[in-house]
Amino acid sequence: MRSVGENAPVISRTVSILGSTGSIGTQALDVIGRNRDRFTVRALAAGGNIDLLARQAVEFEVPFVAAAAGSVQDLRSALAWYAAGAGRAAYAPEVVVGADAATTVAAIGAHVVLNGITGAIGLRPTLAALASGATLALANKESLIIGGDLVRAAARPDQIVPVDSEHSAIAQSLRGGRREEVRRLVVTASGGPFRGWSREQLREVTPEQALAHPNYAMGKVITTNSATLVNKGLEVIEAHLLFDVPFSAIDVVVHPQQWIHSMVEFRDGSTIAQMGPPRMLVPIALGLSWPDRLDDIDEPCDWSRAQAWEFHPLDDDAFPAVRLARQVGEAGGTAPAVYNAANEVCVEAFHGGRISFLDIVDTVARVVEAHDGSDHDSSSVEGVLRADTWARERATAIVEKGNR
Ligand SMILES: NC(=O)C1=CN([C@@H]2O[C@H](COP(=O)(O)OP(=O)(O)OC[C@H]3O[C@@H](n4cnc5c(N)ncnc54)[C@H](OP(=O)(O)O)[C@@H]3O)[C@@H](O)[C@H]2O)C=CC1
Ligand SMILES: CC(=O)[C@@H](O)[C@H](O)COP(=O)(O)O
Ligand SMILES: [Mn+2]
Repeated sequence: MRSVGENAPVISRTVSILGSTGSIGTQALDVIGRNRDRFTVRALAAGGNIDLLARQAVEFEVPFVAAAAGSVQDLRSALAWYAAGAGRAAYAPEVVVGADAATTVAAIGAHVVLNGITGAIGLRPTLAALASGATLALANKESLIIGGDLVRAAARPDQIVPVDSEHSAIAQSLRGGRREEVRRLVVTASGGPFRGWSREQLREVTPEQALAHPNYAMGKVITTNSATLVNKGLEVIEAHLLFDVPFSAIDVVVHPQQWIHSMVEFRDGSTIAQMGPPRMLVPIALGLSWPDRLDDIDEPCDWSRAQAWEFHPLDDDAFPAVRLARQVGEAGGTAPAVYNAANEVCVEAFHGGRISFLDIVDTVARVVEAHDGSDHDSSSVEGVLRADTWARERATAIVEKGNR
């Protein structure tokens, strides 16, 4: 047994990062950059930010580089430019460009694949990573939520390590007891920038206001989802799928400071909470190194400073997204995929000035209501993606009609 403070011997892992240019991806590279003896980057995949992708690839001398948009020529010349600048002119990685590029590199094999892509497009990369046998460090919650049983069936036990902060907290807290001793999961929520607002006040919300998350700097979609509480709805479904706990035993509590990342209540009345600063470094690092912890990833709590942490019940009337998510989660099948796809369309429409803030969840609810689960098949990727497409078309039609 190792003594207190003594870390595991260094065993280097290969890591592929999907969505390397985003909030999760850049923080993952920060963690890896500080732990170069523990990790080697095998592949990077991004969307259209070729410039940053090339810089990252040169910095970490990555052998496989993938982009969803742009051209092979653009990516190669960006790589050559940064390689020359870094005095590594001989660096010539394999390059993949196209809509399926992330799926291709997810399949090439690595100890860990971190999926930090946003949205339902993460589904095929998630399945490819699982099929490759890699540990899947999962930030892209959407792929699990829409894939549901399909993704669960593709994963061997413990192959998915949650990176989402709440689920990482639950996974860490679960180390404090046996599965059969668990009574409830308690997922914390910031409440978003509009915590305490009435529906009336929410009518005039602007995209700029919705992007002002109280604690985290994240991508546009998840930040908007935090403001509508759709993110918390998705996270309730995610918790159900990851930890196999019924929806009736998953609570949400608003904790604006977000130092408690989530909790597990046990049968004897004891609750274990995981806490730390509201930042993603620890969940990301754990995703890469699970079950081991790395040294000095973030600051610990400072108990010498006076501080107050608050807890409030969720206001389901002003923010009906969690209630709706529970409904689609209970329905199962393709209902969660429909909820997510309609939301992705509405978030885009809100930022494009085509619908109001309240229209986002109202439209998602209308699409969910119109969905007939028997028309769609959740047992294949194609079936899930057909439901996703159906929901996008339906949501788009509602948006175009002015939400009448
Ligand atoms: N950010 C956070 O703190 C947290 C995020 N999450 C989850 O993690 C995921 C990522 O979120 P976040 O990092 O904030 O999002 P960002 O918008 O910051 O980043 C998204 C990333 O996905 C890339 N991307 C987009 N399309 C493709 C594609 N077709 N193929 C490959 N890559 C693509 C983008 O590339 P490019 O920029 O080059 O176009 C970018 O690197 C989401 O599912 C989110 O819910 C969960 C908890 C916390
Ligand atoms: C950091 C993280 O995991 C995000 O999902 C974050 O928790 C958003 O918080 P809220 O959705 O509670 O605002
Ligand atoms: Mn989260």
